[in-house]
Amino acid sequence: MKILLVINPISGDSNKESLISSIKQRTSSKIEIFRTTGKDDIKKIKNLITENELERILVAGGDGTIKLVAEAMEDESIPIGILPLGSANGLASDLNLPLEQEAFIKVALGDKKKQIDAININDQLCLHISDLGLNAELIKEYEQGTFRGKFGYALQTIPTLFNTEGPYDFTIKTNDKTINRKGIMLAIANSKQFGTGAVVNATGEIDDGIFELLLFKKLDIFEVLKTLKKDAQLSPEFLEVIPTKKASIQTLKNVDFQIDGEYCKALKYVEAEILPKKLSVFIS
Ligand SMILES: Nc1ncnc2c1ncn2[C@@H]1O[C@H](COP(=O)(O)OP(=O)(O)OP(=O)(O)O)[C@@H](O)[C@H]1O
Repeated sequence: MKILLVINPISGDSNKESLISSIKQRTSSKIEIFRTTGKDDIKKIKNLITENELERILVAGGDGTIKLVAEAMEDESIPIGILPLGSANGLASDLNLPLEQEAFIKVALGDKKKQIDAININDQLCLHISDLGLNAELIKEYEQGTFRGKFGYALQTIPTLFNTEGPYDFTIKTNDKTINRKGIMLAIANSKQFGTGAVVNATGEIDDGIFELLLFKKLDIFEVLKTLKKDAQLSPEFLEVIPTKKASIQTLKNVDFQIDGEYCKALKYVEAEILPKKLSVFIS
């Protein structure tokens, strides 16, 4: 049995080559290394999964890289060891994984695993959190900007807040009802927090078979600051939480949209459905 190590060379700000020797020192298993190129990565990872008998896949990158691997796996369930080396590492924060290199390598090569849900959103896989509106606008600007990492992300915040196209009109259908709401952003959350660490869904669990729709009604700096705390109790005037297994969302005009920190093109209609226990990941 081999280990597949998938490295995203551009994620975050870090050089990941020193990882390889650290991992080799900690395991006697043979390691197959794949460096992503940004082109046909899913197909190439899929081939490596088919050609090799794998005990686990280690992923060095951010949420987007974990997603490439999850998509390449289809119905197989090879456990994933997360080496959180993206700019935000939302999934790793949600799983309380350590962010220090030796510590996260130890967890990724360990035995303790957890099965986590994912969400199918317009036939794309969401592992962590997706949204329509303000945060997606921010990610779009960041991806077009020249600065990477958290610094680049922070730099984009101020112009985006001033130029936002919101508020937006959302028609939200869940199993039992249809509601109309106005808001600056609507998140579809499998996790408790955004990649930046903002806790917006404190009672949400990543393995409970449901996801939460989070409707942010207005920009309120006091409430935003509260999200820095793990047990943040947010005001219902700021945030409405709708737990569900399935939903559709219709908007009046095109709204920017992102999944797991990756900008997708603006749209007016989204369908989301929980995929219970979709992935197996190593935890501490
Ligand atoms: N060699 C590469 N060159 C350009 N893009 C790449 C390369 N490898 C992977 N990618 C792209 O990187 C994205 C995934 O990045 P990921 O979310 O893991 O990191 P990140 O945290 O967003 O890091 P950063 O913000 O620095 O990009 C995917 O869109 C993938 O197609």
